[in-house]
Amino acid sequence: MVVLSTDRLGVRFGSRDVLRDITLPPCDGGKVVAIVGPNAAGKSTLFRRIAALLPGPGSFSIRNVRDPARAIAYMPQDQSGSAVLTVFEAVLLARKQVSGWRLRNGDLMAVDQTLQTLGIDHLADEVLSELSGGQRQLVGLAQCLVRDPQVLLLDEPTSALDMNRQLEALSCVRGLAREKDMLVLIALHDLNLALKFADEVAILSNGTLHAFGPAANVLTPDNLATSFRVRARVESCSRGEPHLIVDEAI
Ligand SMILES: Nc1ncnc2c1ncn2[C@@H]1O[C@H](COP(=O)(O)OP(=O)(O)OP(=O)(O)O)[C@@H](O)[C@H]1O
Repeated sequence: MVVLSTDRLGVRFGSRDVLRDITLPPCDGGKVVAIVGPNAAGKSTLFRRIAALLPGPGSFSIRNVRDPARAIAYMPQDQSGSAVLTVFEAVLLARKQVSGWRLRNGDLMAVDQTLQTLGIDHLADEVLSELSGGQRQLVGLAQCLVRDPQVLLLDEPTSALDMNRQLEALSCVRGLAREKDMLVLIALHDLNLALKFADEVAILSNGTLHAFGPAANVLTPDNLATSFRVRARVESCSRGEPHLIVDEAI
């Protein structure tokens, strides 16, 4: 099973340490880890560091990798793009970028299946530039999933989705994580989605790791006050599920 470890990971822009000493406990395949934190806490920077798009101090390792070229898939926050490609072509291109340029039947089937899994197969022949923001976001997710990665880095993948599609997309990602032993790191601003879908939660604050652990242990009133500057509480709803209620900004 894939295992991601980080050791005092950091990123420096100019003279500024934007990310410092991020040492996460080893994260195993099959799990969903939510990375949460206020604006500018360093969530996207952490993802770009793990995706090897940024240099910096510290190190990370991924154990039990099948194929280094396709071990990690990273979905950035910004899904804007002006490529004149259909949805099918864009997802196929994403797959071919990591699996060699010779087209195989399995590639076409994988694209079809990914679009179906995310409920966007009806968009296959649409041109990317004519999609809505939410549709574009689902295509971005499809471009990651079709690569069959062992570690999936999703930077706010549901921010443009309606409530139904948020739940559908996150259920799908969690199901694939379990089925394929894939590790998913997912930046989320909606902490109720983190409570619902994440096995563990990491709170980043000012570029450092403020807390890590099961959601119930980490999303405490104290941590939420210190990191997010809100007065909030987790209550059990009428279905017995934990629900975060934010009372006020402080
Ligand atoms: N290329 C860059 N050059 C200089 N500073 C940068 C660069 N990219 C990001 N930063 C800074 O790094 C800090 C962390 O940014 P980052 O995008 O990682 O935050 P975030 O937690 O993802 O925020 P948000 O929730 O708003 O998306 C910010 O202060 C930002 O200004």
